[in-house]
Amino acid sequence: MCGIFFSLIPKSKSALIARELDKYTLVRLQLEETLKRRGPDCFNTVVCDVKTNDEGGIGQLTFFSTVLSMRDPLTPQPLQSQEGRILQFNGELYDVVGQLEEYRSGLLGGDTSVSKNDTALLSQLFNRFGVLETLQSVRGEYAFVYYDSLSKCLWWARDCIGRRSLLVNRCRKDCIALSSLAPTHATFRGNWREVPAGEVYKLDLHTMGIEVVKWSYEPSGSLVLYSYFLELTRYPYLPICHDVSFYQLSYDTVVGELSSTLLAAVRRRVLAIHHAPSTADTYAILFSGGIDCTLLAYLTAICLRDHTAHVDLLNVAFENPRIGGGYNTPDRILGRQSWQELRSLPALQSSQCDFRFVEINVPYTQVLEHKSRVQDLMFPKDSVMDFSIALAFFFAARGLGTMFASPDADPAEEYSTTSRVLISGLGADELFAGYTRHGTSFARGGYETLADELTLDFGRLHERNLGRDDRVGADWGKEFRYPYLDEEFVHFALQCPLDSKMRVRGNGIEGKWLLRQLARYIGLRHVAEEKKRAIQFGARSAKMEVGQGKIKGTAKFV
Ligand SMILES: Nc1ncnc2c1ncn2[C@@H]1O[C@H](COP(=O)(O)OP(=O)(O)OP(=O)(O)O)[C@@H](O)[C@H]1O
Ligand SMILES: NC(=O)CC[C@H](N)C(=O)O
Repeated sequence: MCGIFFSLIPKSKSALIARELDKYTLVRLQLEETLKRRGPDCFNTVVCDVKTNDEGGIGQLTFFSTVLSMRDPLTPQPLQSQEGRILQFNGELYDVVGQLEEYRSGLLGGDTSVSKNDTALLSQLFNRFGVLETLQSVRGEYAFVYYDSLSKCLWWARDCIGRRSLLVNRCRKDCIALSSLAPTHATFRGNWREVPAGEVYKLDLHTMGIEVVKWSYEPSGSLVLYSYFLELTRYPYLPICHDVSFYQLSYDTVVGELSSTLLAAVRRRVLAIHHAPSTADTYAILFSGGIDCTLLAYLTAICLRDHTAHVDLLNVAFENPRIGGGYNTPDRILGRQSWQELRSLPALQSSQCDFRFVEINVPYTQVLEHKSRVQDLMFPKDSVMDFSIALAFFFAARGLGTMFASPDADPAEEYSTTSRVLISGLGADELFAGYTRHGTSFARGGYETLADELTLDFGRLHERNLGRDDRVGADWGKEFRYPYLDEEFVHFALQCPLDSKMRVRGNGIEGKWLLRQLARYIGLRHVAEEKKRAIQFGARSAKMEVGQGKIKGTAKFV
């Protein structure tokens, strides 16, 4: 994951402003070290002055970036164009339907080697087509800050789903700061908040006024995938479909479509990794053994079928003094079982890649040791529940544990995964009705109520999960990638009718019906039936102190 810090402060002789300047400098210096952990491959600072109004006001712009290089060639940031435009980019663009390649050859007259790197390509697209038009047509997970020196405008945003973190601090009209993380010191934290996804921001440095462009749905209900002339920013998917069932298609056809759309989303994420030679053969899945991540593990192996590669299944478990029971947590048991089931699939027997199970055991002493670090990273999220989840992702992303190449092989202790990309199954529950409360809404008000609940859940992923998880995971120089949140997959999933998500089965209600059908079809029979707990309960990172059992998840964590 790359790291971004930007600040704009007025240059002035006033003592008050000088103090403000000192404050921003302190914040930046403090953040620099943490941001370097996100992007260990290179870092740089660019500082420039800019006229901010007609009365001769001058502002100082500071751009500090760190890079975790994932795409060839390593492209240092901040990236400056010849005209002085500056881009800070944390993320990945994926070449859906070959469109980036088309851009590349069109822009560069066929010289495809020049901007194979997505940061470089994005910079050229912004410079050439402008920000909104470019965002409309690219696909991927990102947060960026872009300074257009010609129009004297600063742009920033997270992708429309919000898969990368970006925070903003605007304490005065003439000062603004943006960063992937908030400062650690409590005195500097007050005004930092997450930039909402679904909005693109533009600051005119002449007036210091901010314009917000919102992503919206096509009014006609038809999807415009690529258009050169759109001024508004349209979501690359349609709102949730309220139909209850498919009228035209058989469910076999739809399971086939699910499989191919998800495989394409996995392939984009798995194959878009530029490995250093020593890490050429290792991929990693955040693996609870639940259906969502097990399907992704299977599809990853399908993508890598002809590669000699290892797929590390990272399974985190906590020693929880409140509960006891060591590391034999529900996810550990389920993880081992699902690993065995994956290994026995006939479709993977001839595959050249193998699954390795990595047990990440976290003693309580380590929780205490890293507690304040996790608290700092997850800020501005600050609840008990946020902490239990952030803790689990923090240690899972570290990727340090005991590795089993096969169930009866001797384990390798102190194993550390070399994969910088961690594939996560987040998003499947929000798209396919996987939470218990989805069953409750369905039981209360039927499919209409369920549709409303799913819309709400999907729309708040950016503020509930994604920013926080990016901040804690990236601290180990890793990046999470989310196949279920691929735009094309989201489009498919939101258009699936509601009975492909939730159904009455026997005396109960079952969510994620279509995903379960796919698991059955693949031969993952046990996985298809599993009811998985949320990570903090499956890994037992929730409420670890004796006597904490009754504390509410929404309470502020101290
Ligand atoms: N114990 C764990 N160890 C490692 N990764 C985990 C663990 N639990 C969850 N994850 C990862 O986080 C993702 C989201 O977790 P969540 O708690 O929402 O579970 P879920 O949606 O039921 O997913 P799944 O069915 O894959 O378990 C999972 O898909 C998986 O990639
Ligand atoms: N980690 C990142 O955000 C990487 C930025 C960009 N995709 C690169 O590889 O250069």
